[in-house]
Amino acid sequence: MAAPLLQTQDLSMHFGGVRAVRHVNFSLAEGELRCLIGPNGAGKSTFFKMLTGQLEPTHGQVLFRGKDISHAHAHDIARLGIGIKTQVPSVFDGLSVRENIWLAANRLHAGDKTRRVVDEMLTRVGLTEAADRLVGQLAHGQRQWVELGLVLATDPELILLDEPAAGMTHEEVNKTAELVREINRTKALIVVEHDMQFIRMIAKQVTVFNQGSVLVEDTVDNIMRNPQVRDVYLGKQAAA
Ligand SMILES: Nc1ncnc2c1ncn2[C@@H]1O[C@H](COP(=O)(O)OP(=O)(O)OP(=O)(O)O)[C@@H](O)[C@H]1O
Repeated sequence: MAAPLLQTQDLSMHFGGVRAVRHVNFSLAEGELRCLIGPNGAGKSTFFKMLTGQLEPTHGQVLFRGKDISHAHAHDIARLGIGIKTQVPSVFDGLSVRENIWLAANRLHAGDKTRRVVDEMLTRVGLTEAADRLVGQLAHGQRQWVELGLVLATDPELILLDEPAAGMTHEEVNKTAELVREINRTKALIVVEHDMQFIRMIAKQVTVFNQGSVLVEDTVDNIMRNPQVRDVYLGKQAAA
């Protein structure tokens, strides 16, 4: 069997007495799309931050293509091929869509190649017609797609998306699901999301976090039916 693209072994993060992530063994295959779900405070964001070098694990390892990156710096991890779109905006409102994507692409490419990559990203995220608009004037969904364009422009092998559908209209959610599926033709992704309709549109395998640990991993249909998952998460969502 091929070696996994990403693996964590006994990965843990403690903040003082808070055990945010506990002994997580996780594995993602090349080209896989995995969704992570779980209640607030389950440790999903902390897990992401250890994969990108924003947090150094208290214990355990993160292996990317077999290389231990647990203690690597965030910029080195980005260079190795892990990109992230967080919930914190990283776009410049006073610049156009094209200029924002150009800044990201220019970190990796130069001259004509940068221009070609920018045009390709604009097409990929469906913003060619909005290319010259200021990002500050765009609708919420379009801003999120610019953020996706920024991540894609750095050409990562693995893309982490933290709640990409949050705050979107139904139509924007549909378009984002389509975009994520398209991105998954060439890239592996891990997607943290609370919107179960969105999960249904994109997911094959789902990992459920609860209290810092992996509760269960299964297909989306089995996860929706799983009484334990309903108990700790889905039931509470329905009641909210
Ligand atoms: N920097 C920090 N210092 C102390 N505690 C933290 C810190 N970051 C996270 N925590 C705690 O770790 C636990 C896991 O939080 P985390 O944000 O990873 O959960 P989450 O699953 O991403 O939640 P949400 O769905 O609300 O984003 C929580 O109890 C949180 O309060």
